[in-house]
Amino acid sequence: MNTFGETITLTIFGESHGASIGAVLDGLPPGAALDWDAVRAEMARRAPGKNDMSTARVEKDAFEIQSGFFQGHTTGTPLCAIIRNGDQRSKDYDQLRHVMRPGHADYSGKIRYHGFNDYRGGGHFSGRLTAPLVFAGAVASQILQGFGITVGAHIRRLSDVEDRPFRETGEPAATLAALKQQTLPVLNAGTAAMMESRILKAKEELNSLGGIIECMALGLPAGLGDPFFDSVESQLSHMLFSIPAVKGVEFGSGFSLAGWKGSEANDAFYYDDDSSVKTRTNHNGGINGGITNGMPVVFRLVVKPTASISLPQETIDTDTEENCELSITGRHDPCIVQRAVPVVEAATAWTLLDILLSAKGRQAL
Ligand SMILES: Cc1cc2nc3c(=O)[nH]c(=O)nc-3n(C[C@H](O)[C@H](O)[C@H](O)COP(=O)(O)O)c2cc1C
Ligand SMILES: C=C(O[C@@H]1CC(C(=O)O)=C[C@@H](OP(=O)(O)O)[C@H]1O)C(=O)O
Repeated sequence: MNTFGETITLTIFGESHGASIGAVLDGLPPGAALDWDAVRAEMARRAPGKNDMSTARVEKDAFEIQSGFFQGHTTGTPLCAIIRNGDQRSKDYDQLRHVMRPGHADYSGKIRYHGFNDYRGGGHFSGRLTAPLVFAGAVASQILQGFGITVGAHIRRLSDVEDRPFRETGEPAATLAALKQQTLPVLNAGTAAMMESRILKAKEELNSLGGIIECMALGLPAGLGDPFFDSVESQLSHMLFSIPAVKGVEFGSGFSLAGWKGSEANDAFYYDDDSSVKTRTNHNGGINGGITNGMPVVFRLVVKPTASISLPQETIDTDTEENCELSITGRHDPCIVQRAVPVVEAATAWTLLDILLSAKGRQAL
């Protein structure tokens, strides 16, 4: 459904071509002094229409606080923000009421909501619904910073162009901050231009591209997570698979562990100079038994190529119940990956704050 979380809950509402979209954040600690300019900066990283690699729909993604913030601090009651939609072009979707886009949620959504779903702009399934998610994540990350926890992500792969993995970086905290300044956040600066040219070429060919985002959370204490069912991997995956276009998640060395031996996959423990417990490698992504072990939490996720492409595709017309061909006109992201980076960070920050605050509420006597 549309509410996520345990100690803090996030409710997301709206449709891409409706009046507004927004979020209700409940259970936040009272007294948090939020920096709204920092939240605006995060929203701007995700906003559509900023360059040739993005959809041509232009939205400011300006948020209006409705409740839950008073005299410079959170009140602890629901913090509600709305984001008005401004650049809808619903005529692009006239045909898509009955001609189903392959790869999008037109058909499955029509069945699930018995034909009453708002199909304009993908309605509630639109990537636009990730704007309120970024709002929530930006709030959460400010609270996490107070606990010394930071989250950052980069494009690990875009189509066939690969960036360096996080495990090769020396100064992770500085690296995470620097990534947030980049349109195509990468660790190896040389790869950004190649990625850009791949996206622009795919766009010219009326096609789209996908890729892999790698995300890291630093500063998490050991001991967070609630097995059996609320392991840290489970909670993060639940949230990450809610992001439209995400089709796979792996933690640590993930699927490549299949080909390794135990001696290669185990992360050897040691006491560091300051007596803190560390592991020599981090193939388990900072999580053992569903519980954080104090190492960085690291995972990757795959973002599929954008469904709405202009090349002719085979599909169905649900009005005539006949097979037909569809060439989509309209404004679409030729690649979602770079726009999804701040979304992944936000989704991670929100989930980790919930996990952290839940643990605090369960401390032993
Ligand atoms: C930031 C963002 C932007 C997106 N932009 C588009 C787009 O322009 N066109 C499109 O067809 N899908 C876009 N999507 C993906 C669709 O919303 C998604 O593929 C669709 O809802 C079906 O869900 P699924 O891919 O998870 O199965 C975007 C997703 C995100 C996160
Ligand atoms: C508006 C955004 O992206 C939209 C995501 C999207 C989709 O199907 O997910 C389809 C397009 O919608 P429209 O046809 O209304 O332009 C994108 O522009 C956004 O991300 O804010």
